[in-house]
Amino acid sequence: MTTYPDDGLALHTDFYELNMMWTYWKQGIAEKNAVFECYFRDLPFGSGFAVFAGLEHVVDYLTHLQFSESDLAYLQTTTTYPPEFIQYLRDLRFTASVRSAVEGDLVFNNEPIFQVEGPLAQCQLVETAILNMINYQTLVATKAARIRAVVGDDALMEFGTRRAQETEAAMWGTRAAYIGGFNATSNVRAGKVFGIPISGTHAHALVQAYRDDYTAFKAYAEANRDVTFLVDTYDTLRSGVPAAIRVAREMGDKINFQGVRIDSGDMAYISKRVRQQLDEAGFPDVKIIASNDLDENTIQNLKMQGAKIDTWGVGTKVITAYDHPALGAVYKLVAIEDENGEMVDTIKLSSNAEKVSTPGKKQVWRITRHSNGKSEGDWIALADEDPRELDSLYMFHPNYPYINKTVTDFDARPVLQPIFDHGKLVYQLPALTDIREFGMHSVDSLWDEYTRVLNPQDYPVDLSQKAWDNKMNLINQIRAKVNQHRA
Ligand SMILES: Nc1ncnc2c1ncn2[C@@H]1O[C@H](COP(=O)(O)OP(=O)(O)OP(=O)(O)O)[C@@H](O)[C@H]1O
Ligand SMILES: O=P(O)(O)OC[C@H]1O[C@H](OP(=O)(O)OP(=O)(O)O)[C@H](O)[C@@H]1O
Ligand SMILES: O=C(O)c1cccnc1
Repeated sequence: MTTYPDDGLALHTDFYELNMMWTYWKQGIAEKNAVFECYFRDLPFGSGFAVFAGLEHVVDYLTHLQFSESDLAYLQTTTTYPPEFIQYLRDLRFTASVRSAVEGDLVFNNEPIFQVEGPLAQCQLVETAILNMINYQTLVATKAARIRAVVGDDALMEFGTRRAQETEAAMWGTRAAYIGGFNATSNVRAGKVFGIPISGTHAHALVQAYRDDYTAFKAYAEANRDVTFLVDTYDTLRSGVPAAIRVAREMGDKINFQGVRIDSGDMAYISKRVRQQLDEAGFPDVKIIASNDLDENTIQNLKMQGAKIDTWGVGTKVITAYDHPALGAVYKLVAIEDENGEMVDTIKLSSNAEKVSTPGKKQVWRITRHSNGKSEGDWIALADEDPRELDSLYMFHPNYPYINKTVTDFDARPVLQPIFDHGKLVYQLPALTDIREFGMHSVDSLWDEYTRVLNPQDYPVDLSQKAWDNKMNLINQIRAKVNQHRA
């Protein structure tokens, strides 16, 4: 690997984006106004909702977007771009506008969650990095929220760094897990950089180094005040827990005996026996921590079995989004300035109705019932529509219009918020604790049938009549054009 002192993220893009930029520039349409929207088609993990994350990294990327001299030198030697285009790239700064869901907010399939409007070439360049950041972080925040949903108020520790897809993923994944509802991380750098609380026990290596539980725990207790002992290295019930109790008694007030961790075996059975041993020894407040390939499914099952576990350590399955490793969010052109300087809507057709894009610049409105604050659904409308001006709202499923309802007693809140206005950051990034709080509170606005972990109901994501008519008109226009060509 060659390191460059001026390395940045401008080249963190797919080559085809640069080739399209070059084409737009050569043909004189690079500066035409365009609108791109990002959405995903399916909710991950069989979940009823997703938790949006990734915006802070995107904001940092767009704020610092600039081709460095080493980037340009690389392009000069590897491509056929002429010096004039290289100079255009040298001068390029992000001047587009962005509207986005905010981190921690709930987002659903087939609705815009991020929108970029501005010079066509710029909008094209940033596609890859934006999808990269939002896809991964939203996925991990969603997995974390599912785990939070099954643990209730129990403490949740994120242990995933060693299994993450490399260093950056460990960092941003840890942050996303915190947004989704984890309480702390074992990643010390994430603690430093993001201000996430850090926490940790010890590994089997410590016990192996001393070759027996008692000696290891004693050494650990002499060096640390707050202690949690890992009790399963040799035999949890016959050696680990008795050694922990012995050391705790010997050390008395010199330590704060916080917990024991179990990392293998039948955790329902073992945790109950460990609880009994600790209680009988006079340590009813000492917590039992469990780890070992846990996720919402194993945890829910352990709870059903009456496992006596107070704190959950989760690594691999949250940080790698193990059972659904890609969110699949896409970034599509929905409108572009034509030859006359007018904005025209664009569409991508498909034989699969769900894959036909919805043309036009849009806003997503979260509709809640005024009387109880509970969600009625999301209403995707064209950008110039405002449901707050309406007394009643007709909501219908875009692919199955016979599924419909009219709501009257409602509040409407725009999901897409202004982030950049012509390149200027107009959004104050919230503190991470506020994002987390907002996210956990957002889930409360959903009815239980949408939040349950197994087979939730489909949350309504509806189109306004105007957006629907616009889509149908464009489909008909394109069909007519295609038929004309064939004739
Ligand atoms: N009572 C239980 N019910 C359901 N799943 C459990 C229960 N106890 C443990 N598990 C889960 O079963 C999986 C396998 O557990 P197991 O103890 O075999 O792990 P292991 O890593 O093979 O253990 P060891 O470290 O002893 O080799 C883990 O994901 C663990 O979280
Ligand atoms: O199972 P996860 O959800 O991924 O949680 C992280 C795992 O990492 C550690 O194991 P590891 O075997 O790496 O090290 P150890 O020696 O501390 O057990 C820890 O004991 C957990 O089992
Ligand atoms: O602190 C822990 O117990 C821990 C940290 C990382 C991975 N597994 C466990």
